[in-house]
Amino acid sequence: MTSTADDASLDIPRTGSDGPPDGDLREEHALLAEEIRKHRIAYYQEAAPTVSDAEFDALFRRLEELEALHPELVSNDSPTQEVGGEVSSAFTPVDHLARMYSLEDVFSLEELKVWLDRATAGVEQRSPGAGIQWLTELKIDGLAVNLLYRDGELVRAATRGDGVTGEDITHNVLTIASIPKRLAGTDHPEVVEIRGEVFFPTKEFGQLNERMVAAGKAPFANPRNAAAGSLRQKDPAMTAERPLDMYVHGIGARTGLSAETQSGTYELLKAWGLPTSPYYRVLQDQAEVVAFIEHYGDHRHDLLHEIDGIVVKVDSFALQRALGHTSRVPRWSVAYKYPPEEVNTKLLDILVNVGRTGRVTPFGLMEQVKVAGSTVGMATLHNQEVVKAKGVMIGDIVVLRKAGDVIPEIVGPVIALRDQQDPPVREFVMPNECPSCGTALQPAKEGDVDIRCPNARSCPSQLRERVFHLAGRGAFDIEALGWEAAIALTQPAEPEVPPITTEADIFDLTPEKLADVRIERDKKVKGVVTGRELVPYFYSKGTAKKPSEPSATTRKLFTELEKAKRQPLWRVLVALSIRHVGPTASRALATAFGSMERIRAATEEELADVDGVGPTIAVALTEWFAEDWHREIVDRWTAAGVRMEDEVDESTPRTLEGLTVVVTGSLERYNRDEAKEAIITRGGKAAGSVSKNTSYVVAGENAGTKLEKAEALGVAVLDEEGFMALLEHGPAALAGNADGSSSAADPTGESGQGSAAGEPDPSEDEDVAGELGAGAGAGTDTASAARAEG
Ligand SMILES: NC(=O)c1ccc[n+]([C@@H]2O[C@H](COP(=O)([O-])OP(=O)(O)OC[C@H]3O[C@@H](n4cnc5c(N)ncnc54)[C@H](O)[C@@H]3O)[C@@H](O)[C@H]2O)c1
Ligand SMILES: [Zn+2]
Repeated sequence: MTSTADDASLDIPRTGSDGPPDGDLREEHALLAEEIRKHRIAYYQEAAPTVSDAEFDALFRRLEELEALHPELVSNDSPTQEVGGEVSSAFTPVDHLARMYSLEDVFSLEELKVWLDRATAGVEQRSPGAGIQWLTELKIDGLAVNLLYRDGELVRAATRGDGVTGEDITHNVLTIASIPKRLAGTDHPEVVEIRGEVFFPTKEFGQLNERMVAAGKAPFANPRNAAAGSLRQKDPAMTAERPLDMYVHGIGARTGLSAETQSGTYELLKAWGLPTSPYYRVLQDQAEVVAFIEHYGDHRHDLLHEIDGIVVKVDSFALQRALGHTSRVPRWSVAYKYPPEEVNTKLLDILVNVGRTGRVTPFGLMEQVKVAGSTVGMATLHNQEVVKAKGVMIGDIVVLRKAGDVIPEIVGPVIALRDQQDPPVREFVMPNECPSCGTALQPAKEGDVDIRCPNARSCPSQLRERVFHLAGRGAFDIEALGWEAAIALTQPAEPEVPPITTEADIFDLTPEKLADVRIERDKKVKGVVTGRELVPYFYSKGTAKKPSEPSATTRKLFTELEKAKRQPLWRVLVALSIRHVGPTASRALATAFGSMERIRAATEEELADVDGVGPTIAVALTEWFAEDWHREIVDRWTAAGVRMEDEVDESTPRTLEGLTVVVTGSLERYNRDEAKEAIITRGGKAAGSVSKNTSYVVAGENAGTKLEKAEALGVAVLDEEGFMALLEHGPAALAGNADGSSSAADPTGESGQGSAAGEPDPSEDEDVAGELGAGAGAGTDTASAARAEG
């Protein structure tokens, strides 16, 4: 960071000054200072900033730069000379005994190194040979408070304010459970000011905003604002309802305190019952400091609270005193800021997408911005309830968050800017009709949050998503069939009737059928977009000399389609886009039944009984096969040569033909999958739950309720020896002593493995990805069903 004017004592040569500032620079400086003051008021007083921290920081740096080049511009009331934080008239002003400071920021490891070297040189100059120990801490994204204890009694709490005068928030702070009203132990200083950061735990933040919106109030943009808003309530009862917490990170005025280091002080404060952070370290050199920064850069979101950086402090109080302060920041401490994860951008529109199973998902279309290393222009809003809960309107400036590799999220609107938007903001209304096919939308069943386009068969949007899905890595794995090709196959600009109107068509495609497919693309002349044009998609453009022919990708597409026909059964099942039926359930089905024909012929009960399938998926399967056009897909794929059964090893004797076997508890020689495999390859059925139709229950160590049920129903129970005999010779080998094995079972033990049986994977429901969708709801049903089964 560029140095402030006050830094002159650190002997930094100023470079680049180009003479006295001209009028333009003076004006830029004045406008910038004014703007920064305005943002500080919105941020500190109203807990409702209108620009992102990153934008604010950029303005602040620009001001510092101007002042570094033209020190004449620096006045006492410049924002660079003040701790930003006005005192609101809503609170009683109180003076801190010792001043509170802000922190100097650095935004890269290079800048940090410059700072560390400078501080080291500063120490060397004043205390030669002293050496520095670095105290590193998380920079908690909350708000600073100053706690005044007299003889161990909390007598006052205040916000930082402008560093000299803060706001009296004693009553509110008294509602925070982790802050002691009386310090533990004895021998407390007569007076001590303890500084810390009050924060809003990340986990509770989403729920708070939902409550705010439901109560017709503006949601907070982030946990930091939520902490500030909650703590600066006029009614302490309101504060008491918020789950605020605090960590201490400093000390102000004190009488008779023995510690000589900041870290030693933390230990003392901890012994007094004050909340100290578990994360601080005392480090010996710069490399360790950098490693600490990198570590928490990777674990930024595994913490109780948000952080926006790392604070590095000189641990020794003597050296801290030697380095001193500027009017705004200590010279013995610096804040390294991580790259911003939140930016503000305009929400241009809210559109809806119709997914693979017809689910209608609203998503925000935004002015593109760079955040956390990528350019973002769209973010899902999941469903209309989420749009409502977030309180966003079309045309709002919104806070967009992208944490690392996580998908971008619209956090909420910047309410303060709402009135200024042109055109005026408007509410999002969920369409009644499918934007792709015009069919009336409806919930799959009453009370569902999600609404769907029921026109599964010919809704172009759903077909496109299914075609894209069937080509995916987890299904047929047709690399040449990506997103654009899926559009070209199902919704080309020409011809009017697309090459594919149902996925049943896919294996009947021929290169000839793709010759006329054209899509619309930007027309570019010398790299400049001059309009739109129609271009062939699957064929080369062609000239009189060199006629149009299938492109290399198109030829690859047909090679891959041929290969796809030989994929194992489970992949074919995934490719069918049956709700809840993803790779896990598909593998279980393929193993249990071996062929599409047998899966199709199975009853709902038989399907549900398969370990790894369960009732929800069974219903989805039978409902799927009940549709004519679905069966037609299977039939036409079969006719086209898609392999619909897995090869069976004929060498294994089919000793278990007609038997249903349930394995429970853990066996020594087989894991769960191997046991199942052994049953199925011998012609038996491996079921997940015990019923009167069960032929045998194999009970291993810690068998639980399934064993009890078997005993209650009088089903024959085998131990591992018995199981092996059964596999080898069939039921004849066991005649007479089928139940002689309960010794292997521990009736008091809980079954360690039954619970996952039949739980649908919510990710199989196209676009659900872990939210309140129908898939997740169904998952809960099945989970409890599975528990009941033991
Ligand atoms: N968006 C806006 O409009 C707007 C306006 C003003 C300020 N801001 C943001 O506020 C910040 C600047 O404000 P600032 O002056 O509070 O400076 P700062 O947040 O950069 O650093 C100083 C503060 O860090 C806090 N802190 C957290 N953990 C700490 C620790 N372990 N040790 C010491 N201190 C710790 C203290 O409260 C201290 O006062 C910037 O992030 C800026 O982007 C934003
Ligand atoms: Zn539709």
